[in-house]
Amino acid sequence: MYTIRTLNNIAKTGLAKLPEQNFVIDEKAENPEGIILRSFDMHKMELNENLLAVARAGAGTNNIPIEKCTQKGVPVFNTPGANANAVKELVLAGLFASSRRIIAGAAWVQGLKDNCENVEKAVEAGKKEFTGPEIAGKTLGVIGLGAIGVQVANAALDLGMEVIGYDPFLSLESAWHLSPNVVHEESMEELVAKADYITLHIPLNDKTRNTFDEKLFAATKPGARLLNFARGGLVDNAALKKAIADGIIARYMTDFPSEDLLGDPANIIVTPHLGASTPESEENCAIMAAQEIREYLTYGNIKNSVNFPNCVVPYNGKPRITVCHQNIVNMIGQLGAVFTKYSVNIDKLVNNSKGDLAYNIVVCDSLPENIDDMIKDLYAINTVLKVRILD
Ligand SMILES: NC(=O)c1ccc[n+]([C@@H]2O[C@H](COP(=O)([O-])OP(=O)(O)OC[C@H]3O[C@@H](n4cnc5c(N)ncnc54)[C@H](O)[C@@H]3O)[C@@H](O)[C@H]2O)c1
Ligand SMILES: O=C(O)CC[C@@H](O)C(=O)O
Repeated sequence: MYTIRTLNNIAKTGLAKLPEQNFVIDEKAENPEGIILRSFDMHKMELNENLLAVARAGAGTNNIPIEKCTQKGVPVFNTPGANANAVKELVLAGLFASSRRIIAGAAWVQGLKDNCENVEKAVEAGKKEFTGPEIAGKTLGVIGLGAIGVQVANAALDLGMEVIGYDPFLSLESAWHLSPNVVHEESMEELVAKADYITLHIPLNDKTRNTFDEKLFAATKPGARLLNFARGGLVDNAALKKAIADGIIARYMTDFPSEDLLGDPANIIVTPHLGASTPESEENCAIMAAQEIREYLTYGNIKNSVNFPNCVVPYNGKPRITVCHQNIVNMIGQLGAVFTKYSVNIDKLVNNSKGDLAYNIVVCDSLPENIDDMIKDLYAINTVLKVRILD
């Protein structure tokens, strides 16, 4: 039996993928084997002793202490692409809302209630304050062409925009889906110098924090509109405010409110982290996250982990031993010696690596009676981080 702790609201259709005979869902569990979460900040949490896996029902994993998890041999999963359509649709809404002053105009109209004699007349007189340009024919710069960026880029072409993109790590998957009409830029500076609208779709990490700083704003085409539905930390808010004051940024729209962004609705539009808040996306993410954690806890299979290599061996009824270790030479030799010592015949062995980490699924004909001693011997190899027996 595995206990799964949920740290946020996770769609029930997803949790239903964890069958009751093997899983207990408990949002208050103190020592769970698995954690499923959305945006909950795990950085301040101790990783509990029994923890085996963390699944993020969503894309961004900056709220999870990945390095700490890796050191403890705990894979962190996410759900690539599962909420991409939801975010794309909100970004398209953002393109229009940052251009045509829909939000400010609608709020102004509400303010006319009991406040003027003739609403129709007041509207016709006042609407000139809320004009805004069309997006057709304008240039959209997409920074980060992953699951979301690709969808945004392709949709913007369909809306009659010119689209330029920047992603030095473009994946094969993205290349397959990206329209050939998206023009590739060599640098962020070149992109921001040409774009009327800029949209950010990159992860937040140590390399991308404050991507939009004073220097990048200085290179930006005056009057540009900046959309940030990725993460607040990608933009230096002090530099942003200066760029707005200098006329470089005509409007900033973000899904990541912070105190310093409030109080200037004419220039800064803030939504309450709504990118993935659709029933469809919440279900997609929850289903994918639950399936990933179920596969790992039950069979040791890994798909869509941000810190572990993919490693999937279809279940064939035989017991398996999984070993996670540092990715250094002669590990297979050392592990093999332990298997030989306990006369364990290997039916199938898959060893995959990712960066500094390697992971093995060893399917065995049978397990030895003194399996506890074997586990001790495996842990005696000082580069082994985690051993699991799945019988
Ligand atoms: N507002 C929301 O609710 C919401 C929802 C989903 C995702 N997000 C955010 O959006 C981000 C992107 O999501 P995704 O699903 O497209 O992820 P993804 O992993 O599919 O795509 C990210 C892309 O960014 C690229 N990239 C990384 N560093 C870069 C850099 N320095 N310059 C240019 N490109 C770079 C990668 O190569 C990759 O193609 C997530 O990390 C998350 O923070 C927000
Ligand atoms: O879970 C959410 O509501 C937001 C998810 C989003 O920020 C993500 O990175 O996928």
